[in-house]
Amino acid sequence: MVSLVAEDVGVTLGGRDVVHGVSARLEGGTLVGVLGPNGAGKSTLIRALVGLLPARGRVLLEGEPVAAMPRAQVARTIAYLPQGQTLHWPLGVERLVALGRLPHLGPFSRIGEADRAAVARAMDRAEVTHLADRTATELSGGERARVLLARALAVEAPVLVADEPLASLDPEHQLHGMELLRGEAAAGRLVIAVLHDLGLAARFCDRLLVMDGGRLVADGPPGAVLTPALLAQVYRVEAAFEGGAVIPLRRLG
Ligand SMILES: Nc1ncnc2c1ncn2[C@@H]1O[C@H](COP(=O)(O)OP(=O)(O)OP(=O)(O)O)[C@@H](O)[C@H]1O
Repeated sequence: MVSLVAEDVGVTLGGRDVVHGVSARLEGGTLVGVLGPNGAGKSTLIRALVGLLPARGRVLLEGEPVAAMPRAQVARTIAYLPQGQTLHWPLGVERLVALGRLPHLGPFSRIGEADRAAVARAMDRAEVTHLADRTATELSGGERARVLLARALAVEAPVLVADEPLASLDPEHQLHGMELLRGEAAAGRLVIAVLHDLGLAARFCDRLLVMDGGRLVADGPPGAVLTPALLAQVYRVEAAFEGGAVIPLRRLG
């Protein structure tokens, strides 16, 4: 099983320490939710984990420092879906999803049968096959989010890191998105998703990492992590816990 290990990871941006001393060992076959309030350092942490930001400490992918790996090798091993990506080029949807195959192509090689099959599988799983002939810049926010998820799935990497993959999805597609991420983990992949929906995180994730003020303040299974005390401390909310759902009720001053 693939492994991604953070050892005392810290990140400084614009002269500010925005992630401090994060250590965690993450393994394939797991859906890991990264939670925390706005500005807690979630995106910064996962960008450091995928080797896109210089970080203190070490990040080991399959036991090797990610910072020293050739970028193409990292791109084949970790599919990364950034937060709220904007699209500038009027690419067709199918071509956009096919960009997910780039890490597998040599400098002069063209997309082949196996790549086309991976693109079709990804579009099917993300339920965007019907959008194949549309122009990506003309999609709705939710449609675009699903197409970008399909692009990440098309990489067929052992690690999938998605920053707020549910943002702008309707309730049905949020559930579908979580089922899809669960399915990826069930197939042996390591899936790391930044999430704001506590209820979906509680229901679908195997493990939750909670960031607050740049620190990892909780790490464990949802039932152990999402307690009234943690929600009060980290999110400053009082919540109801009903049948596996977590419903924020009121702000705590
Ligand atoms: N380039 C930068 N220079 C300086 N500070 C930055 C930079 N990028 C992010 N930050 C700060 O780092 C902190 C963490 O940001 P980050 O985007 O990781 O938070 P987040 O937990 O993902 O938040 P959100 O839920 O709002 O997406 C924030 O205070 C942010 O303002």
